Order: sequence, then C-alpha cells, then structure tokens
Amino acid sequence: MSAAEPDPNEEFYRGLRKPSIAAEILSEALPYMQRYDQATVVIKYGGHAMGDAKLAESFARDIVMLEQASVKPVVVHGGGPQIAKLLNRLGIKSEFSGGLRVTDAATVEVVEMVLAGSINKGIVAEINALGGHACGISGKDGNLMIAKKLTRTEIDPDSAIERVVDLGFVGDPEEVNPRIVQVLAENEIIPVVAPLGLARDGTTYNINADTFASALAGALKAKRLLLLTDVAGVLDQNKKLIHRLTVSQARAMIADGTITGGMIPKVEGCISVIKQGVEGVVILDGRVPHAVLLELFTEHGVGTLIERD
Ligand SMILES: Nc1ncnc2c1ncn2[C@@H]1O[C@H](COP(=O)(O)OP(=O)(O)O)[C@@H](O)[C@H]1O
Ligand SMILES: CC(=O)N[C@@H](CCC(=O)OP(=O)(O)O)C(=O)O
Repeated sequence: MSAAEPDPNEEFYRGLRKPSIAAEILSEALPYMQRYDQATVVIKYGGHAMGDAKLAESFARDIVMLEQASVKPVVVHGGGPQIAKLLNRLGIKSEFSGGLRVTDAATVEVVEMVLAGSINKGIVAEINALGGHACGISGKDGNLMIAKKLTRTEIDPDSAIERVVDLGFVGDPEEVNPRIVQVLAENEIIPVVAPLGLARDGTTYNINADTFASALAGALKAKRLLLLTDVAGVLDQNKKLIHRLTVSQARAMIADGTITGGMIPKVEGCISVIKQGVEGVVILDGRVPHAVLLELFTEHGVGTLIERD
C-alpha cells in the first residue's frame, strides 16, 4: 500500500465505515449460515416488540434475510398490547391471570380480529415489501392447531385450598398438524401464524403466542426457537440478565416468584420444547435492532438460553 492510500483499518475507507470490521462480521456469518442451511427456525414476535416502526422494519428485514440465506423461518406473532388497545376502545375490560388473558365470548372476537387481521396482515405486508414471500395464516387454517379449553388451578391464598380458574376461551394446544406450515416453508414461502386454535367442536380459542410458538416448534422439530420480547431476557431478583438457565433453575424461579406474568408462558413453553428435543431455545430482546440476525448469524447472542439440566 502506498503512503498516500488510505488504510482499510481506518474509521472510513472508500466511503465504508470501519470496513475491516464489516468484512470480518460478514465473513464470520459463514459457519452459521451453513449450520442453518434449510433449518426450520421458529421465531415468536411479541406484541411489545412490534410497537416501533423502525424495529418492525428491522425484524422484517431479518426474516427476509433468513429466507435469502436458505433458512426456513416460521413466524408466530403475538399482539397483546394491540388487543388491549382495541378492547379499551370498545369499553371491554382486559383481565389477566398468570400471564394469560381471561377471554370471554366478546373478547375472543376482538382477539381474532386483531391477531388474524391487522397484525398478521401487517407483518406479511412488511416482509413482502422488503422482497420476501410471506403468507399469513392462523392456527385454524389446515387444522394446524387443535385446541382444548385450558384448565388452570391455583391455591386460594385465604383458604389454602386448590381452586379452578376459569379463563373462558383460552386454549391449550391438544394436537398440532404442521403440514400447512411445512408445505409453505418447503415452497420458500414464509408462514406468519396468528395464535388461534380450533377445538374439535369448532370453537375458536385464544392461545398465548409463546405457548403456540413452543408447541409448533416442537411439532416441526425446529432447530431453534427464538422468543422475542421487550426485556433483555430472563432477569434475576436484582433485575440482572441471566445468560443461561437450566430447566430446573427456571422452574425454581417460577415457583419462588422471580418469574411472573407474561414471562411464565414463555419459560414454560421453552421447557416443553426442550423436552421435545429442540436445542437452542432463547428468550431475547426484541428491542435490539436485528436481534434475530445477531442471535443466529453471529457469536453474540442476545438474551437467555434455556437448556436441559
Ligand atoms: N424474571 C423476569 N425476567 C424478565 N421479565 C419478567 C420476569 N418476570 C416477569 N417478567 C415480565 O414479563 C414481561 C414479558 O412478557 P410479555 O409482556 O407477555 O411480553 P411479550 O408481549 O413480548 O410476549 C416483561 O416485560 C416483564 O414485565
Ligand atoms: C391467552 C392469551 O393470553 N392470549 C394472548 C394472545 C396474544 C399474545 O400472546 O400476545 P403477546 O405475545 O404480545 O403477549 C392475548 O390475548 O393477549
């Protein structure tokens, strides 16, 4: 290199910012791209993570990039805050129990309208506008998710007696028929799935999106399950991020109340998926731009990895 020529390690070189670092990062992706070639990766995109337009675009871009890199992404989305907003406008009260929305007949109608309507089609539009090929479905299509009414019990704090909590039309995955998702993915179409289920008698059920994504990842025998949320990952009692968590540590944190609310179905879903043999189950920060790419294609994972004992 002549003395007059700029150094590629400088801050700027031929208009590129830190070119040697950019090249290194791109090149570092090779083994990861090879690892995930043709692999099914289920990505749960939480309602909180989709609040910001820029972040929504960065998420869609990551999904298109995965498609381009021959990964088979399957997107399952939530929409809790967006459902709450419409319920509020309609004067219907939102109530949660153990991280799940208590869902009466009027609420399930709104849930379906929001999840299978504006949110599902919005994500599809965002991906397709960036050159991807996405198709929006719900768990009701192709009998993807057969659900039954969720039964949950809790200990009454006053009497210490176990009681049944009626959550209304909240569904529990009973049988997953992943063919519709496989047909789309095998034809290079990205399935974008709204977390609704149908009971055998035709009743529509509202399924927590983390629970849905976990059941689907298990049925697809996915290589990875990524749950994107609005916190750094699972936090300990001092609000510090836990990078790795075993199944029994996670269970203990639910039992002692360190994990509460919406984090409960996430962690429970991760535990069930690990039991079904999916490796690499991660709860990660959807507020970090390109969180999906960072997690899959670099050494720098962002979040909490849940692993077997
Ligand atoms: N131990 C914990 N670590 C991290 N978050 C927790 C924990 N316990 C409860 N949470 C709550 O869980 C929330 C994430 O769940 P949720 O609101 O359902 O998100 P999403 O819409 O992304 O599914 C966090 O914002 C936090 O308030
Ligand atoms: C039963 C139940 O709680 N269903 C959820 C489904 C959407 C969801 O899970 O959305 P997030 O991932 O954004 O929280 C709900 O009604 O809010």
